[in-house]
Amino acid sequence: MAKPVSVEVWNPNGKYRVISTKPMPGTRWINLLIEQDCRVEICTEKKTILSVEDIIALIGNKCDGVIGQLTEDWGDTLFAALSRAGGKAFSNMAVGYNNVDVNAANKYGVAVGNTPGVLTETTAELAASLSLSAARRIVEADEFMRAGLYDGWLPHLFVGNLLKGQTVGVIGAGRIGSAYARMMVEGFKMNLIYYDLYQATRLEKFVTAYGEFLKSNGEQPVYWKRASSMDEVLREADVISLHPVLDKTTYHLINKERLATMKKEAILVNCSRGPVVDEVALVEHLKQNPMFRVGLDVFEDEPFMKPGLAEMKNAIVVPHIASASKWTREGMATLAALNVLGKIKGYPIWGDPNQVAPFLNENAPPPAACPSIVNAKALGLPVSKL
Ligand SMILES: NC(=O)C1=CN([C@@H]2O[C@H](COP(=O)(O)OP(=O)(O)OC[C@H]3O[C@@H](n4cnc5c(N)ncnc54)[C@H](O)[C@@H]3O)[C@@H](O)[C@H]2O)C=CC1
Ligand SMILES: O=C(O)C(=O)CO
Repeated sequence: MAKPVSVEVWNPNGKYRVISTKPMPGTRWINLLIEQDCRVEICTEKKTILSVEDIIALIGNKCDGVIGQLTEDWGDTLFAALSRAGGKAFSNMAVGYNNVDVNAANKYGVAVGNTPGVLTETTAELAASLSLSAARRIVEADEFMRAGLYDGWLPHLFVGNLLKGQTVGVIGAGRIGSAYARMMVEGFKMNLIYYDLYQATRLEKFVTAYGEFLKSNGEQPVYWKRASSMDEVLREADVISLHPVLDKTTYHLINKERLATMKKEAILVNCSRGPVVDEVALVEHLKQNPMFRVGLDVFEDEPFMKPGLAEMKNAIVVPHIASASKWTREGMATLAALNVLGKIKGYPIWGDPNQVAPFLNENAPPPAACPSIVNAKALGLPVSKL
C-alpha cells in the first residue's frame, strides 16, 4: 500500500477533484478552479521530487485532473492510474514536456497540457543574463571581490569578451530562441546565425529591419544567416545558445566532436534541457580550454552535476530558474490549471498556443477554452472558434 501523501484542500465540496502535485505561485489558478466547482488538493509533501508511487497515492480512486511538474515521470503507470480514477486531463506546469509519454496519454485518452508563451521572454532574459555573465566573467569577479582579493584596478583584471559586432548563434529558433536572438541582436548589436528545422521568418525580418535602422543612423549594420547545418553555427558563432525541444534528435546534440569545432573562446549557454549537452564531454572541454565559457541553467542528471563541473571557474551554473519571474510562474500556474479545467468542462482547444494573453488578464474571465493541449489532434479534440 502506498504511503498517504499530505495535501491542503480548497473547496472540499467541489464536484470535480483536481490535484496539483506542488504548491504553485499565486492564487488566481486556485480561484479559477474553485469558481468552476472544483475541489483543489495541493500536495504539501516536503520532498522536492515526487515518485510515481507518491503520485498514484495522490490520485487515489477518484480524480478528474492533475497539474504536475517537469520533475515527474508521467508515463504509462501514471496515466493508467489517472484513467482508472476517471481522470481525463493532465497538464505540466512547463512548456517542455519531455517528462511526459504522450503516446501513453493518448492510449488512455488523457489530454496533456503545457504552458507556452507566458515564459518566453523570462527564459530568454535568463539566457541573455548567462551570456553576459559569461562574457564579462561576473560570477568569478563577484567571488574574487567577496574573498577580499581586490587590492586595486589592474589592466588585466577579469578581462572578458566584447559582444558588440560578434556573432550570436541560436540552435532552435522557436519562441524562446527567437526572443533571445532579438535581445542579443538589438541589445548588443550582434550578428545572428541560427539553425532550426523551420525558417524563422519573423526573426529574419526583425534583424533585417534593425540592420537598416542602424545603417540609416550611420552605424555598422547587423546581419543574419540561416545555417544549413548546426555545425555551421558552432564553427562561426562567438556565443551559442541552445533552445530546441529535448527529443531523440536533440539528445547530446552538443558532444565531444562538436565542442571541438567551436571557437576556443566561445560561450555556450543552455537553457533548454540538460541532456541536449553531453555534460561529461563538456567538463573535459572546459578543463582543456580555460577561455571557453558556459552558462548552464539545466543539467543532464538534474538536480546533480557531472563530476568536475562545480569546480570549473569557466562555468556559471544556476538551478533551472530560467522561467522564474513572479509574473511568469503565476501565469504558468494559471495556464496549467485552465488546461485541466477546460478539459474537465469539455471546452475546445484555444486556436493559437502562442497567443495566450487573454488567459492571463486578471481583470477579465479567461476564455472558455484549454490554452494549450499538445495531443489535441491525436485525441480529436475540437478547436475553439473564439
Ligand atoms: N530552462 C528553463 O527553465 C526552460 C526551458 N525550456 C525549454 O525550452 C524548450 C523550447 O521552448 P519554446 O521555445 O517555447 O519551444 P518552441 O517549440 O517554440 O521552440 C523549439 C524549437 O526547436 C526546434 N527544433 C526541434 N528539433 C530541433 C533540432 N533537431 N535542431 C534544431 N532545432 C530543433 C523547433 O523547430 C522549434 O523551432 C522547451 O521545450 C523546454 O525544454 C522552456 C522554458 C523554460
Ligand atoms: O517550462 C519549462 O519547460 C521549464 O523548464 C520550466 O519553466
